Amino acid sequence: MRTSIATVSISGDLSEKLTAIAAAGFDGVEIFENDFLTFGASARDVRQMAADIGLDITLFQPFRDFEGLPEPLRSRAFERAKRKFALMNELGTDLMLVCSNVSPAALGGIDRAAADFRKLGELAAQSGVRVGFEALAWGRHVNDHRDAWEIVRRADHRSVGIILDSFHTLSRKLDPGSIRAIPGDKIFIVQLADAPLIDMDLLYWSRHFRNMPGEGDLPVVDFMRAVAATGYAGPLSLEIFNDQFRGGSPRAISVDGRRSLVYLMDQVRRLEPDLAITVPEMPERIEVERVEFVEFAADETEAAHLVGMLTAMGFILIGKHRSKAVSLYRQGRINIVINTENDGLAYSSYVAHGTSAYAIGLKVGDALATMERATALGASPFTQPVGDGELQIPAIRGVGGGVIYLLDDSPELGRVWEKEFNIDPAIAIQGAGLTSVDHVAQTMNYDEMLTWVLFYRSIFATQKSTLVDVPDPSGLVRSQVIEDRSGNLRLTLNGAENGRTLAGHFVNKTFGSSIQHLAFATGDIFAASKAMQLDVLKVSDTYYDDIEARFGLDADFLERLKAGSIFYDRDDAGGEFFQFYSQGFGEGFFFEIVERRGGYSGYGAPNAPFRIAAQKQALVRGL
Ligand SMILES: O=C(O)c1ccc(O)c(O)c1
Ligand SMILES: [Mg+2]
Repeated sequence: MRTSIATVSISGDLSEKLTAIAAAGFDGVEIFENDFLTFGASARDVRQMAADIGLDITLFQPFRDFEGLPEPLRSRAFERAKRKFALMNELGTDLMLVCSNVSPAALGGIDRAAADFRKLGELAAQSGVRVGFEALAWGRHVNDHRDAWEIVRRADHRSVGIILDSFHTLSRKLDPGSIRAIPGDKIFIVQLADAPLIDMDLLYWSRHFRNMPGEGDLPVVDFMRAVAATGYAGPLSLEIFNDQFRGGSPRAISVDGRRSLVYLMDQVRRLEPDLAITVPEMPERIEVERVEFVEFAADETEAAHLVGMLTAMGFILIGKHRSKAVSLYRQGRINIVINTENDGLAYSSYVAHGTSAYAIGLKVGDALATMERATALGASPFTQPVGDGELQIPAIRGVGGGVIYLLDDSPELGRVWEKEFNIDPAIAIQGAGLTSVDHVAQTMNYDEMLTWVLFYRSIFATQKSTLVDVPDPSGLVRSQVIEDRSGNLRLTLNGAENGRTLAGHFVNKTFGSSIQHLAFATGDIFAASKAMQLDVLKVSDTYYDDIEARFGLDADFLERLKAGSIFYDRDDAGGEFFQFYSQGFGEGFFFEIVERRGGYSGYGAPNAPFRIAAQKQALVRGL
């Protein structure tokens, strides 16, 4: 698999872009003409810059408004092309992208366009270069790859081929299966992009909302299966016009890009086992059995506060680490680890972010296989020195520099608690009926959300749901659920766009992204509420009036909800959801207790604005 990315996909000047692209492991780069022109260096210098860091220039683009023009525009277009071919010779690339004409002057007609391309092929051949024709989804006469292919076929010139771009095909819901009819050697390059499903003008959607394959909603896998079936063996090139990416970190976006291509081709290889697809072998996406633990880094004082909250929720200290200042609290299948070491990642995480849930432990079928998949997808392994009798638990870096530990039932990892902790077998946990971690909510800057969507989706067998807008009094927060089919792993990613929202405040004050809340499941919310001594978030009477009106609740039931400050939601199938919250801790961390009944699979989104408003009021009052 040879990979490439268009310079337009990331931010920086041309030199910064090339450096980031090479560092992320791409083999090549598409030079967007504008990036070249505005950089100001000569074509020869750019050629040298790319060569010095091992990048091929796979494509020069775009050449606009060419086919089907009347004279004198037609002759002008050929003159323009000749100039660009000379430039390409200097740049050291042999392929130019010609995108379909959008000019009102264009005349249309397949044979007219084919004749233009045959002549362009002649000129290209004289300069030792090739041209590829791409149908823009909004092209005036040519806006479908099948028409572009017919033109290329009729042009019948070895220097003229087609360029396929997943966005143009999939945004118009064209059947990607039609690509299978194109001979692979006539496909000169393949451009890949995904996008969120938004109903809007095609050009605007394309220029601002594209994202990496796997980050959006388009069937890019089907598209790529069809391309692979043609025998196409050229580079897979990302071309992502995205406002956030243009302003983001070129390195981080490039790394996401590489990951997206590896993940894409891993999926294609599994679906098309007979095709020769060179992507690293790796285990399938990993099924998670449960969130086995969550680990907090804290100092002694804040740990005491945290322990107070845990105790109020019915957690019990069941063991101390054999050699470290680390305690284990448990209830049901929930393990909470509190780390007050003055050393290691927990400590540096505490110093950088304050008290935070910096690590989670996931129970999987095979921790080493998970490591293999994660690292094949470019995740960073995490290790730190371990003491005598301690286990080196396989781990990768996650959101905000936090850690995801991986546990399984292997002889060592399966006994991690007993091995590392002095656990008092006599302790009986009565608890308040909490059974497991329902979900983990991670808060981040909005710009980071796609990175983590791709990270989780590519490594673990999870799906993303549609993005939900959650209104905070100070701005919108975008919430994205990542979950597996069985509900064993549920993550909510919350993206803050400004520092005044509750989520934004948390990100700013804790210096980066991390877990902002943990939700624990119970089978009986009313019993849990009674059994706990937790200081809960108070809910306003207007909320209860509203849900009474919405759902027609009986007075008795409503009183019980009120008594526990419990939020309520119901889905169309009659599934029910109950949730209540702790008061905030530190800069806005909190716990949530939930009960799901009758297959309710949401997260109480209609309640979120009420919850946020109450939390903000509590924050202002200094509670
Ligand atoms: O938006 C455009 O104009 C444009 C240009 C070149 C491309 O390859 C493309 O897919 C879109
Ligand atoms: Mg394109």
